[in-house]
Amino acid sequence: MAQTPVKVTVTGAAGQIGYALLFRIASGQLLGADVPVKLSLLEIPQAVKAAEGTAMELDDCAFPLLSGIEVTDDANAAFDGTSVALLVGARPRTKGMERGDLLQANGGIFGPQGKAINDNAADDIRVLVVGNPANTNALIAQQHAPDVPAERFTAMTRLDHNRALSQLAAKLQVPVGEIKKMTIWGNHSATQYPDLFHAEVGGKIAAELVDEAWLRDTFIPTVAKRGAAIIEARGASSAASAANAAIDHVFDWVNGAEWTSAAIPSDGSYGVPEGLISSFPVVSRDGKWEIVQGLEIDAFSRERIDATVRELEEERSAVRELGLI
Ligand SMILES: NC(=O)c1ccc[n+]([C@@H]2O[C@H](COP(=O)([O-])OP(=O)(O)OC[C@H]3O[C@@H](n4cnc5c(N)ncnc54)[C@H](O)[C@@H]3O)[C@@H](O)[C@H]2O)c1
Ligand SMILES: O=C(O)C[C@H](O)C(=O)O
Repeated sequence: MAQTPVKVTVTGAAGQIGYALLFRIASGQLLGADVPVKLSLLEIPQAVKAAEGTAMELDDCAFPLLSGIEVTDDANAAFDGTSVALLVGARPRTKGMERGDLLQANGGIFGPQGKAINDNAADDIRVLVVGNPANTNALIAQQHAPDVPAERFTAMTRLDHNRALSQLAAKLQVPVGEIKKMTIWGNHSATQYPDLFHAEVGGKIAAELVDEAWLRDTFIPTVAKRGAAIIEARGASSAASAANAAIDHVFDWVNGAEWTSAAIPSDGSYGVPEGLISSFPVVSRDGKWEIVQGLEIDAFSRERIDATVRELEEERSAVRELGLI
């Protein structure tokens, strides 16, 4: 018997990430090449027409796995029965802004969407927040969804992870696939900490294969500030690479994965206060993210993990003050 289609909701469907994401979902890259999907596109009223245009194009691809598309500006309808929610819809930053500057502008979107997920989504709902500031927006959505298990709310640091892989591969002149155990810690922001002390290349610790000055003064800032560099170069924030990372995150979450990075609710591991949605080294087992345990954290890494976690705590305090949680 044919499998029942899985409903996937994408917010901000008429935006640039949406345009890079939807066709890949419909082609089977999000959940697997044998899993039929039903797409729900949520937009603000002014952008519904544009989203309908994207839906027409999706139709025109005649994807065998795409069993239906709905376009709506009603969050309750968009999340009704959904199993995967990709919360992309939010304003991107422009030149000169930090992602934290978007807290007030975008924070207001995620409470109501969290509530709509709580009230309407399927029991197996998984949420990935892409819209910035992603970690804290995920926290806001989660806090409005008390009936959904907290660990189903995650935020995207897979783009940072992929950027770190690519920068290191170029430095060492090795294929990306030879690098294992890369980790992004903390916030999807300029304070994030891409960690080479646990990453391995050909069985050797990556930090020992590069000089410390490159690691400290080139690698870490290049990865952490790559979003701003893309905005500077394109005049718009990253879209195709962000969509690609969202696909990687959800595919791995559903289908299992070895060591990667994802922002998930902290259980207190590595001194990250419980409940903050922070990036960790994770594996995916039986449809759940698990934090890799037992890593030695030296003083260099400790200082950087503490700094990015401090920023997450400050963002949480700021959204509390704004009454968003
Ligand atoms: N986490 C990451 O790694 C990462 C990477 C790239 C971009 N981003 C973020 O993703 C977000 C989207 O980026 P983009 O380039 O697609 O922006 P965009 O401006 O092209 O598209 C955003 C879309 O969201 C829609 N939208 C706004 N409010 C909405 C709401 N309440 N409900 C539904 N839709 C809504 C807008 O109408 C628009 O179509 C931005 O916040 C950006 O900073 C995150
Ligand atoms: O940097 C941004 O504002 C967009 C996105 O978060 C990115 O990392 O490319």
